[in-house]
Amino acid sequence: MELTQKGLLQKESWQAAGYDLPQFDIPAVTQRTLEAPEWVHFGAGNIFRAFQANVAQRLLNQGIMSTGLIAAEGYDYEIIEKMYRPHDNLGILVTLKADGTMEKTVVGSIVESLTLDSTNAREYGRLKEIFRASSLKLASFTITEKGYSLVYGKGEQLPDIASDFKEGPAAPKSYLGKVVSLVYERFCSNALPIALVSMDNCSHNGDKLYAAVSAFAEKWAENGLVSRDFVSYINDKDSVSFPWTMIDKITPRPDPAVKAMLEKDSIADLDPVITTKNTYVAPFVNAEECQYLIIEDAFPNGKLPLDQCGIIYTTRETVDKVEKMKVCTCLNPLHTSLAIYGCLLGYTLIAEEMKNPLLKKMVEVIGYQEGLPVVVNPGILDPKQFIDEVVNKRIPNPFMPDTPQRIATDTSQKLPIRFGETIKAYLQNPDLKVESLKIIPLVFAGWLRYLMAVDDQGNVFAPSADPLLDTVRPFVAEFRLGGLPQDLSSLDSLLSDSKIWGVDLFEAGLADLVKDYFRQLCAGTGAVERTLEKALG
Ligand SMILES: NC(=O)c1ccc[n+]([C@@H]2O[C@H](COP(=O)([O-])OP(=O)(O)OC[C@H]3O[C@@H](n4cnc5c(N)ncnc54)[C@H](O)[C@@H]3O)[C@@H](O)[C@H]2O)c1
Ligand SMILES: O=P(O)(O)OC[C@@H](O)[C@@H](O)[C@H](O)[C@H](O)CO
Repeated sequence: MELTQKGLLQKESWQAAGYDLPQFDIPAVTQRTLEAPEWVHFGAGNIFRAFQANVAQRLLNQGIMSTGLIAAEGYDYEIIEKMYRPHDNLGILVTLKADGTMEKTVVGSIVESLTLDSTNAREYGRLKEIFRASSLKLASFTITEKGYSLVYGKGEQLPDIASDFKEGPAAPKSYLGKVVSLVYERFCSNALPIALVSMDNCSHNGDKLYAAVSAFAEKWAENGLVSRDFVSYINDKDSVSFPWTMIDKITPRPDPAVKAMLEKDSIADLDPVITTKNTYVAPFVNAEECQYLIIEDAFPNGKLPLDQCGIIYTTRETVDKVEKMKVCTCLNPLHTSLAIYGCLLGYTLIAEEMKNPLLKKMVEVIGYQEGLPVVVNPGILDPKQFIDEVVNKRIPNPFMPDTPQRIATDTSQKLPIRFGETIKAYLQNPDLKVESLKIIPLVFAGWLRYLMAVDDQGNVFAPSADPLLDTVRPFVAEFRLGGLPQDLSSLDSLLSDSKIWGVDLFEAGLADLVKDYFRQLCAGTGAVERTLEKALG
């Protein structure tokens, strides 16, 4: 069977092999979307295909929504060229449940895919047309945390951003410049309202997107490239809103075992691609069943009925609390801890790590003991139950092919939110002692040890991509396994960098403990295991 519109005509074969198919008229939905688009999404990666696209499909199946999704990709055009187009924008979603069963769904709700490339007149022109449409309600984003940054890790402005600030909205080169030029197109069309919705895992994600968009508007106005009215438009929440969101669904990279299983169903051309920009894509996505998407109810052009498919619209305050609960305490810190120590101990599966009593205890201590006392309780979800589900069901799910290497990507960008917020909360609470945090510092020390790119057996490994690798690896370059110098002051400027840890570790009183653990972790081969044993055994 072929994953194309033509291939789907063999409906009975797909159904006989156990696939749920789109139950709506794809050509009719495509036509309606062409004429009156409602939802465009930037960042055509795996989570989008596993989560948002399947939500849209379910709503289309039930006749609750009538238009489909438009995927726009502005960073890695290969995703569109090598995966979306050859498969007519169809994807297979494999839902891997903790009880070992799975659901296979052909997702057909993405009815158009476009590269966000200002040098491509046809595709950029179509995106402009979409942004001029009065029907457009939201543009959403899953472009990773670093996608919102205007600067390099070291703080200098990215060259494309600097050039776009100067040149204006006509032919921007940077991702954000291209997005803002589309918003400018909408402004020029009677200043139609829109919601710009970040769905990335970063705290106050709506504010991050707003900061980037408003920086462009300000600079363009300052340079006389647009009128001040554009700035007012961006700043008027009844015109352009930047809702905050919390998204949760563990979506590993496409897995070879899942591919093999789909091949047994006689589906052709399932080969994954690692693009030159390091995106792992395949005609299929694999993800867990559990999913949460909580969105601030701020949609100046009306909102889609996503709440009829389990998505929660609520207040900004509640989103903030749910997001903090998940990203700062109940899920992501546990993930990052497993990522760092998994890479050091040679694991390639998160679920396998959870069979190691020391690693299991590590995440339990970080979650229940160190995190829960300061967890933000959102009211709509119970933090203790949330951690229980993560620790007992989601991350140990043996059918989920999630890897520490995927989660270790961009760790430098994640540490401040995933751990720094907890440290800050301890520092601010007179009833708590920051010195009682023992395992979070062990994770920090583990990351320093990870940066040496040598595992616990002394084997060299390739660290996952991270924008700060070149900045932070030199700090550990001189160290070797088998004993560190007594004086570790060469680490001081790194340990005091609050952009990395969320706090200055010296001011927080945790730097010495981190150094002490780091020394233990470097004592020789097997020292990582021994340090964990000593701290947690
Ligand atoms: N995968 C998950 O389990 C999961 C769960 C919840 C939230 N998220 C959020 O979604 C994001 C994407 O996850 P994914 O699974 O789709 O990853 P992915 O690797 O499959 O896709 C990454 C997407 O981000 C784009 N991108 C990467 N670097 C960029 C940059 N510098 N500027 C602009 N765009 C860039 C890529 O082109 C691609 O569209 C995560 O970073 C996270 O914030 C992921
Ligand atoms: O997606 P990232 O890179 O921000 O973080 C890696 C994982 O921790 C993350 O993707 C989780 O799987 C996700 O947050 C679960 O909802």
